[in-house]
Amino acid sequence: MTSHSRADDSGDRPFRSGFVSFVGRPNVGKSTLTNALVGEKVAITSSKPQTTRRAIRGIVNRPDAQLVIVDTPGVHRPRTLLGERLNAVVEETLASVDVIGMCFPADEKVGPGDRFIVERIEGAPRAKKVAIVTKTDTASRTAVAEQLLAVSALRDWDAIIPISAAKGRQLDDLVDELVKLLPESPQLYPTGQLTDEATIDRIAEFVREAVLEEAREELPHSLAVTVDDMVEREDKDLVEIYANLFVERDSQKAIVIGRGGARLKQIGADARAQIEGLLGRKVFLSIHVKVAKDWQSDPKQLGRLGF
Ligand SMILES: Nc1nc2c(ncn2[C@@H]2O[C@H](COP(=O)(O)OP(=O)(O)OP(=O)(O)O)[C@@H](O)[C@H]2O)c(=O)[nH]1
Repeated sequence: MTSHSRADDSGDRPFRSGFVSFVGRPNVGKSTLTNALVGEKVAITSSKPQTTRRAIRGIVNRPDAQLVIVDTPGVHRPRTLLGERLNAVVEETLASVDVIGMCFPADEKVGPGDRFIVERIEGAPRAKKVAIVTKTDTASRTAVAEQLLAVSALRDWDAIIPISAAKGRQLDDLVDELVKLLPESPQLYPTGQLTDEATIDRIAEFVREAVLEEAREELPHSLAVTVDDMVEREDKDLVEIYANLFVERDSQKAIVIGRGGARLKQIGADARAQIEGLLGRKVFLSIHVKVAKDWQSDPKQLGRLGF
């Protein structure tokens, strides 16, 4: 009856499922791409590099395929213990995925940072490797064509695709190419499940993102957020959320709180709006600012903060 070895458009294509991870230098658009494909905000984005700290999954469901996206932190040379742990996360992720999509922004020349990452992905021989030229809306057609050439000279890719996540260009083509490279397999997660990352982790990331939005210049990376409690109010349709925001120094605590608490109030309002969108209900959000000295280099504190 139906042949599962055929890969044409006759309607009896085999179902394919698998994992894909997007890698690339910081700021190349990995999180924005993940969000555009999944259609819901699952990874935080920021114009500052290296804000993505956790492997986050989003799921693209199609009639013929399920693509599970594992978003990795930027691959970089470690300077702190946190940096080393992030690189270990990247290595583990790459060894386990079916496809690696390496992103190159159309508006920046291929450089040593890219070659460093290409070497790293060669260390994951099982994964198929696709080059994605991102942000094509920021460059001329000629510049995009030149970038495609430069990228193709780096190695023998399984596919090379130009996209713009911001403008939604060629995203279907990208998914088509990725799906072709997945193994034949029934779906891995129930349909309708967009992400398996704990809701709590997502809430913590919304808070972190809101802090970065408000105090980007003053506190680049020395922040961590934990959500310690979520309480359903019985008398109203309301969820109470209690979060802790950790900074490294007293001066940073003062910056986050702001004059008369004004900044923290704004951070709370921004984060609450995002969380209400996620949960689809009213939220009371309490953010407690605490100082945890040098947490980025202290194994105990890193463990406590979930790294
Ligand atoms: N014009 C344009 N800008 C984009 C596009 N994709 C991403 N950006 C912008 O590029 C910046 C970085 O995007 P991210 O998605 O956070 O990049 P990332 O690779 O996940 O960054 P890290 O988390 O630091 O590794 C943000 O300011 C985005 O708005 C695109 O298709 N077009």
